[in-house]
Amino acid sequence: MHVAHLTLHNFRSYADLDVALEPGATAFIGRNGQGKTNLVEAIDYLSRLSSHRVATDAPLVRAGTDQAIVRAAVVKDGRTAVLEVELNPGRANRARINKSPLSRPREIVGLVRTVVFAPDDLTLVKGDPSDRRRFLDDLAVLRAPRLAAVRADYDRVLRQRNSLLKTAAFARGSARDSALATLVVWDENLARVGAELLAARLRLVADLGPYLGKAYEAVARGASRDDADLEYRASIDLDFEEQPSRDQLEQALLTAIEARRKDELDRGVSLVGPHRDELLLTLGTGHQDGDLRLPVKGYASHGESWSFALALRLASYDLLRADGDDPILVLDDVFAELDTERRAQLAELVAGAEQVLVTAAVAADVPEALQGVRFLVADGEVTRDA
Ligand SMILES: Nc1ncnc2c1ncn2[C@@H]1O[C@H](COP(=O)(O)OP(=O)(O)OP(=O)(O)O)[C@@H](O)[C@H]1O
Repeated sequence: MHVAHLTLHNFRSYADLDVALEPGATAFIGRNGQGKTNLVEAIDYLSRLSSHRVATDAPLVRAGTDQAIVRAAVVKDGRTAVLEVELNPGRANRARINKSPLSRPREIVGLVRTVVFAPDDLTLVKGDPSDRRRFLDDLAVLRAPRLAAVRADYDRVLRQRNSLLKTAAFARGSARDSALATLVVWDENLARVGAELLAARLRLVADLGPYLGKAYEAVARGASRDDADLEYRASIDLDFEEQPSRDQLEQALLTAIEARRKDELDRGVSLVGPHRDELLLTLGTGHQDGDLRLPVKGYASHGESWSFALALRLASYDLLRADGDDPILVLDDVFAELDTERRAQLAELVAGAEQVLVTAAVAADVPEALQGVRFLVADGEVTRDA
C-alpha cells in the first residue's frame, strides 16, 4: 500500500499542507524542528489513531487552534480510498472514508498500516514494561484491527474494577458486602476480555520470535540468528504444554484472581491480568560463556539496545508482510545513528517495500538506495527538490 496524497490542516506545526506522494522511497530533508517528523507522524496517526510520540491528541493540534484534520488518499492493490480523521481534543474525534462518516473513529484503524522506526524506539528496550506492552498491542491491532475494541474494553473493565476494589477496600458493613458482590461480575469481565488480549499477545510473541532473530542478525554487526529473543512473562502461571486456548486463559485468570483476592483488596488495585505482564527481551552472549542470556534492559550496551529496537520494528514489518500486508515504512531520523555499513544494510532490507518514507537532517545521511524522491522541509513548507 502507499499514500498518494496527504492533506493536513492545523496538524502540529502545519496550518495547511497538501502534498502528492509516490510509491518507492521518498526522503524529507530539513534542519531540526522544521516539521519532517510532524509530517510522517500524521500518516502514522491515521494508521493507529495514536502517535508514536505522544499519548494524547492535544499536542497534535496546532497551538492556538482546536481542531486538526489529517486526510490521505491511500492506494491498496490498485484501489484508492480517502481516509480522514478530525482530531477534536476534549471532544469526540471523527473519521470518514471516502467522505462517509464512520460511527466510530476506530473503524478506520488498520486500513492504512505503518511501521515506524524512530529514535524514540529506544524506550521499547529501555523503558517501562508498559512501553513494551503498548508495542505488542499496537502490532496485534495492526494484524487484527478488531482487537482495538478488545483493548478499549480491557482498559474500561480495568478502570471500573480498580475503582470497585478501592470502594471495597475502604467501605465497611453493607457497602463493603455490596461492592464485593459486584466485584465477582468484574472478575469475570476482566478474565474474559483479558484472556482475549492475552491470547493475541501470546500468538504474536510466538510469531514474532523467528523474525526478530533474523532482523537482529541483519542490523547488529557480528550477531547471529539466535542472539535476540523475546519471552512473554505473564502475571499468571502459563504452564501449558501447547499454546493455551482462550478458555484456558480465562480459567487461569479467574483462578489467579481468586488467589490474589486478599492482596487486591488490601491494595485497592487489580494485580492480575495482561496489564501486569512484561515482555522480556534478551540477548545471548553465546560465544564465550556458553548459552548465557541476559535481559537487554539494564545489561545491553547503547549500540546493542539501539540495534534491538530497530530489529523489533524490522521484525514487525516482516511479520506484517508475511501476513500478506505491505505496510508503509517510516524511517524517522534513524540514519544519523548508524554507520555507513549498517545504513546500507538497513536500506537493502527495506528497499522492497511499496513505500518508504525517510526523514533526515542532511541528505548525505540517507543511503543511495533510499534517495528516491526528495522533498525539502523548511519553515512549514514542503517543496519537491527537482
Ligand atoms: N501542536 C503544535 N503546534 C505548533 N507547533 C508545533 C506543535 N507541535 C510541534 N510543533 C513544532 O513543530 C516543530 C517540530 O517539528 P518536527 O518534530 O517535525 O521536527 P523535525 O523536522 O522532525 O526535526 P528533527 O530533525 O529535530 O527531528 C517544533 O518546532 C515544534 O515547536
